[in-house]
Amino acid sequence: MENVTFAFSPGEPPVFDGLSFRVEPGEFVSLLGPSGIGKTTLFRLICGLLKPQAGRLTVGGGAGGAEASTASGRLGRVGYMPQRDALLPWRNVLQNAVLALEVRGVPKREAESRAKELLESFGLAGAERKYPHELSGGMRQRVSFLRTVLGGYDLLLLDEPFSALDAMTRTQLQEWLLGVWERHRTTVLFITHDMEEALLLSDRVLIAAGRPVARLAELPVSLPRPRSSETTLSPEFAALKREARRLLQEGGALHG
Ligand SMILES: Nc1ncnc2c1ncn2[C@@H]1O[C@H](COP(=O)(O)OP(=O)(O)OP(=O)(O)O)[C@@H](O)[C@H]1O
Repeated sequence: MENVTFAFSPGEPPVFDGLSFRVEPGEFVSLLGPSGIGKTTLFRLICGLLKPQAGRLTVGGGAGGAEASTASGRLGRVGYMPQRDALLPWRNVLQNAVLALEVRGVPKREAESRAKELLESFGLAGAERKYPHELSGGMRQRVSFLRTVLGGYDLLLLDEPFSALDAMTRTQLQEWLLGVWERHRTTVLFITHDMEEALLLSDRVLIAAGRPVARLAELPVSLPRPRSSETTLSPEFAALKREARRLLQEGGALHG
């Protein structure tokens, strides 16, 4: 993203003012910021659902791929997993999981066989014929994530995927996501306002503060992988939390 400026309407103060940042292929980057700072707006810009008044957004261009800088070019390369799972209630787990492949014209049999290969590692073995209303919140989010992963996108945008879950399910899913991501190493941009979640999952945390957002403070997370919820108990983790708090405070996002 290069020098992106965006306001919802011409008379309003911008949400972003000349904002630039980059996510490398295979990186897990979190965007941390207080409510209302513009995290979801940023995702909508990346997907091409909103257009910036100035600047450039590009996806791809890494090894072997041409870059997509137009909104329609980006749309096919970016998988977006929203806060709420958006599963279709009349489709079972398998049918929901293959949706992105189906839209792309992948034959049903092939799409379903690709989904079935991943059901077990997504903790959904035996649930493929169940309907969304028969699933727990955590399972629904796993189906939604499976659908996003199966789309085969260059970049996954995960918008607070665990925010609607209770604390225990959330911890379980964070550990599970760490495991899945460490196997697949897909490029992820993850939105959260939970500092611990950002630090636990990411290679780098970008911190948004101030209005308009003109720059993102950057916090590299050099904790070794594989990580687990135990990682959050280490002194290194505590030091990173202090640093993240300091950066949020500096930007005026925290008081005191
Ligand atoms: N369609 C819209 N028209 C005008 N203003 C909007 C619109 N959507 C969002 N905003 C405003 O833009 C700002 C950023 O909103 P956004 O939803 O991106 O924040 P966020 O950081 O994702 O918040 P949260 O963490 O609460 O989801 C907010 O001040 C919001 O009120």
